[in-house]
Amino acid sequence: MSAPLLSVRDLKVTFAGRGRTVTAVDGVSFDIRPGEIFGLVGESGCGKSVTCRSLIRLFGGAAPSRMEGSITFEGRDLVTLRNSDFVDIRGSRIAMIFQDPMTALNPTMRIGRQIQEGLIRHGRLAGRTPRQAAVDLLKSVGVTAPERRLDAYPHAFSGGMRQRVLIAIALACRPKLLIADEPTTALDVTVQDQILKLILKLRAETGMAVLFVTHDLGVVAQTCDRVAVMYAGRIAETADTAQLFAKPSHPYTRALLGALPALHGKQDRLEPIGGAPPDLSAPPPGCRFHPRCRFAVGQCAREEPPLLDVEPGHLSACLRMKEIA
Ligand SMILES: Nc1ncnc2c1ncn2[C@@H]1O[C@H](COP(=O)(O)OP(=O)(O)OP(=O)(O)O)[C@@H](O)[C@H]1O
Repeated sequence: MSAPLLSVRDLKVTFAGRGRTVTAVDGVSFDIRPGEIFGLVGESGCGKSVTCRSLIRLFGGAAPSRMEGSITFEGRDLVTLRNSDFVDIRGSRIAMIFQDPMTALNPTMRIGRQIQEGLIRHGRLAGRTPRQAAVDLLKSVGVTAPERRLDAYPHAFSGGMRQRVLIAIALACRPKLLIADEPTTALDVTVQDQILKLILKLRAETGMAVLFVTHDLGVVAQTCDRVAVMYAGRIAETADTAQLFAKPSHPYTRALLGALPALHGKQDRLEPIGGAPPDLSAPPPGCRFHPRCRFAVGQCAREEPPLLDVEPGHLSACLRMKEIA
């Protein structure tokens, strides 16, 4: 097995402000191997985006008041790296695409210029003119008539086409790791499917690894090699995608699967997950999922379950995982 490209250990990210402290990510560990598509899945607010943003130290709102643990990428710890050294990493070794492809593009600048800027900055012209290199990139992400499209502004593109352009910009630097934070959530299902296939194709062609964030286990099944299920700032379960679907061993994973329409075969009815995720400024003691868990016993409210092996490469943080699996 190859050495990890990225190794996150005990990552803890805390935001302080307005008289409350929120630990958005609380002791998260995972590895991503070169060329692997690793999924991070969970309900809204469980800390998926904060985990990703910690890797490139780019936070949408206020920066965290505290970051602990380690993020080892190509031998460097990104938690302690100086801001000035981050320039070598962000947008170059690690690139990111976001949920909303409209706001991520500059509406006042032609698409071609936005792509060419990245190509020039990262010196990826390989003897071509910037315009020709941009045409080649647009072709590689499946944009038709790229020569003509270069002169258009973002508003002339559909949501799916804008996401293709953003993927092209992200790929301009040939990153080793692409972080894709809900890249298909804002798109309709047929376009979503095309973008997922594009990410798989580009992974096969470039060998880049992908950290794929989604709230949708259906998307995980289609795309990811391995997956971590997050709940309230922690990892509840992690496994190869096939193992996770074959033997879900955490009640939260099972609840997420119960809320997913069956792709094949008969399913009597979908089971919504009752209740809501906890407020991360005051999470419940013991297992954070216990107030919503139909398998919970008294011990679950007192003891914090460690992540333990269910089988090799498959870990779950549930005191009753043996019975549940
Ligand atoms: N800059 C910030 N300041 C304060 N709290 C924040 C900040 N960024 C995120 N949080 C809090 O951290 C928690 C996790 O947020 P995060 O965006 O990572 O969740 P998520 O799982 O990605 O959800 P979504 O899918 O809705 O984006 C939330 O409670 C959120 O309110």
